[in-house]
Amino acid sequence: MGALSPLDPSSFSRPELAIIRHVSLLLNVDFESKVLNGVAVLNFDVLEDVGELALDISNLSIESVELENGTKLNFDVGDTVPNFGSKLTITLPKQALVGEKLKVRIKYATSPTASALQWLDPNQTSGKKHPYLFSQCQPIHARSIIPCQDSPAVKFTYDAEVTAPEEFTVLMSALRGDVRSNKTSFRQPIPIPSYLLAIAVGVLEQRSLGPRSLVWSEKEEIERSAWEFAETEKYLQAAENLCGPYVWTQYDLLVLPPSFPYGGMENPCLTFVTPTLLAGDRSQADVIVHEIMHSWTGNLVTNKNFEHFWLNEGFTVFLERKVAASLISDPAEAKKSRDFHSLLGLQELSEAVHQELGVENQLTRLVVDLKNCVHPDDAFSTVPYEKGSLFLRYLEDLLGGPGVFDDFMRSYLNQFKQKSLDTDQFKAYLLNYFKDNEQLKSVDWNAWLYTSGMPPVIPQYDTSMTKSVTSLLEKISQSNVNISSADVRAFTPHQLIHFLQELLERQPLPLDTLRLLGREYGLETNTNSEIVYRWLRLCIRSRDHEKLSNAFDFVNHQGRMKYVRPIYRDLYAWEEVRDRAIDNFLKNEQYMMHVSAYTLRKDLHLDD
Ligand SMILES: CC/C=C\C/C=C\C[C@@H](O)/C=C/C=C/C=C\[C@@H](O)CCCC(=O)O
Ligand SMILES: [Zn+2]
Repeated sequence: MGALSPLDPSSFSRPELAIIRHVSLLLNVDFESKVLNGVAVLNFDVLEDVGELALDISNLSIESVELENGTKLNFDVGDTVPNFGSKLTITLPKQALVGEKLKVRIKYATSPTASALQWLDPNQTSGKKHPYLFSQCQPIHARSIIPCQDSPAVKFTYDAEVTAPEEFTVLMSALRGDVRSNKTSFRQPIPIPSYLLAIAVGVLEQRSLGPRSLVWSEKEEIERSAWEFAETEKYLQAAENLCGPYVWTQYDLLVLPPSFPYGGMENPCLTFVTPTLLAGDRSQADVIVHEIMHSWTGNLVTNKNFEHFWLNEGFTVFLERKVAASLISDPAEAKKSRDFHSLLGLQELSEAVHQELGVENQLTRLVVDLKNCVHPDDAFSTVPYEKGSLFLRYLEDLLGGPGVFDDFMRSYLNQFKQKSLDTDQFKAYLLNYFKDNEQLKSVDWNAWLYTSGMPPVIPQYDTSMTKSVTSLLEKISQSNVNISSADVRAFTPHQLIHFLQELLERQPLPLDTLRLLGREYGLETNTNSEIVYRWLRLCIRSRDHEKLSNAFDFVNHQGRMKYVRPIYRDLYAWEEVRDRAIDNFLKNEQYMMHVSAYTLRKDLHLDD
């Protein structure tokens, strides 16, 4: 894959020689040709004497490269490495010396198939009248919208001016400034990694959620969105109580069209979320708390490369559960709730390790190996989230409990804010912080960080909130039982989710039992996407032909990969319907974002 960065196996760039500190961006949004025309001025600090600069690009047409004074620079676009893009090598007129500052101006255009962008036709939007554009740069797709050092080891501030047709609103992962004659200006004064660059352009409305928050969406979703996320300020304050001040000034939410591939993406100042969160009961607020916590872990304290992704996600899940529990006033109930959500996470981890990846798979390690062209999108799973947060919970229990560990967390956040780090740096910091704590000697670091499979220790979680679910599971495993709606009347949506997730770990239910459950427990008519997706998987596993059209409708009407991928994998495993699943995918692939089509092709073995 050409000369790679010693800091990052997924980047061609060499930030240890000269590093980008600030980017000034001019973009023109051309919906007709599905292209962004751009000028990027990259401000480098030279760290070692260098004669050339190496950047990441993917599918960009580079028109010209010049210095600030107008001196034209020679450049070379290296061979394309599939899914990683190419190295853009820029030759400097003379050696730049350590300590110098360089400004390089690059004029370029994106491709209509840029992997970070989805250009939606009007019929793919709620309003059906106007096109829509949105981005998803994590993990390494920023290189398809801007030439950059596309590695989280590099952090830069940015300003931008974006031109778009008049009726459109432009949003970015930054503070929004003036809107004047079709141009919107932005500034992000806190250094961010390239994967947090984000843009969305659509005909949008806004509602206030609080003193520092707006929610944005198309007009059709705006009232439901404002209701669902009305408690955002409360979550922000609870997060600040644990982690310290929120430094990004504004915390807005953008509810995207249904093809958005993730539950949420923590773009600074503007979290992107899927409309599948609009459950109508605020039961998916944990996703918003999760994205808020990224304002500290991930966005301020960042993994150095994606081999250490657990430092972003494990910490974020760990903090998310603490903050969500802190919103419950009774401490005993708060602890029960935190442990209940940890048990739900453990269930998902077990499914990923035992059913999806396999216990020997190196991608089930906390620190994974992405060398030799392992694409981070192929490495993505719930493991860094759940094994990571479980490791932190283990350390918290071992080292003295929340009182002690919360102080450590704040100290860690303060030490590494605005920096990028790897697992060794985290370990060294923890070892030094707790150097007088004898318990630390018992941590088997190799087992936790570099061994595949389930975690070596599972914490003693409080099971109060899973007891009723366990009893119901026992009941329905017996023959001739009376299944009735009363069984689940007192269940919260998350207890129902826990119940369904447990069923997914077991042998498929006989079809008549399953159908009875569907009717009596209201699963047939439930609209909470976390419940619908598990219910449909159970139907597929019990080979219910009558539910196939519901399953296809569900995957065709929203693109959240957390739901779509397992359903397609289950359909693929059902030999009789495999071809129908593949046909359905091929018909709908054109409406999917790049990462969804890319990963589903692999799940359906279409590129083998
Ligand atoms: C060990 C894993 C190594 C590398 C993976 C790095 C990046 C993965 C890439 O595919 C991007 C992920 C972006 C995730 C964004 C949001 C998630 O938190 C959403 C989680 C699932 C959901 O709720 O829909
Ligand atoms: Zn996350």
